[in-house]
Amino acid sequence: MREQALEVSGVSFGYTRKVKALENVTFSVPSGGFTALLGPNGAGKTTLMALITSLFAAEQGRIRVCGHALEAEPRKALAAMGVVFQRPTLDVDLSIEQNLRYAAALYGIPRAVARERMAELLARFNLADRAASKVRTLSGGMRRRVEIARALLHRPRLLVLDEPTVGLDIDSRRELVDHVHRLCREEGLAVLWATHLIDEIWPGDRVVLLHQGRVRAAGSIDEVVRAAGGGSLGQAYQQLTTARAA
Ligand SMILES: Nc1ncnc2c1ncn2[C@@H]1O[C@H](COP(=O)(O)OP(=O)(O)OP(=O)(O)O)[C@@H](O)[C@H]1O
Repeated sequence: MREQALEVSGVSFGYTRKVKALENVTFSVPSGGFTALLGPNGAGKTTLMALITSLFAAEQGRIRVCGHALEAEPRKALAAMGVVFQRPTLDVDLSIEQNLRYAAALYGIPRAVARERMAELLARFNLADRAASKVRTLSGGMRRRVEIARALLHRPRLLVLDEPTVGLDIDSRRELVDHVHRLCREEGLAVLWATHLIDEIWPGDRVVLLHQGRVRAAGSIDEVVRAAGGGSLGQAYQQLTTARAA
């Protein structure tokens, strides 16, 4: 069996006692694969991301990153993970290089190693010729690429991204989706990509379909479609997200 980069088992969480934002959520992200966390607004994607990245603690359940339990071995679990939050967190008055150098220092990466990795990542993300440019001068798509490069500086095996294409135009969105799929396929990175957009999911991806805080279906595209009774992934999404919570 393929090693799991992320295992979420029986996770529940509520902002208030009455309403659960997540209810008994279980799924896994295999190493080296692209997994889409698909769900409409309010499904619980951001809440789940906050639990996975340790911003909130789950009331119930267990989260393991590359075999390390988040609760028992938080440093090892977090070191194996790169994160891109929904809201951009770059300093727009610093250059790309300065933003990356700052993050590398926070990760405790020695300067010479950081220099090498930055050069590698800037080339990988087609940003090398803009390294000295202030983030303020970059397009939305470029800024997102800088954030992903920053999230990969410490060489994580799992990258989690919370709706990273929000606010991008169609071309930049397609380019970013393409870029991250290639990272998966060419470098064996495991990706968990939260979205509500079906067209960001490619053949061969895995899907976790979340609605009203519950996993409605999970697995390959075919498995998710079968769980909805057939048709396309779009039809399955429609079918499983209009059904009321049980
Ligand atoms: N800080 C909060 N306090 C109370 N309820 C919250 C809070 N944040 C989210 N919620 C509720 O929890 C549920 C899940 O929200 P969440 O933001 O995780 O969903 P989402 O799938 O990320 O949606 P979106 O696509 O809109 O970001 C929603 O019902 C939302 O109203």
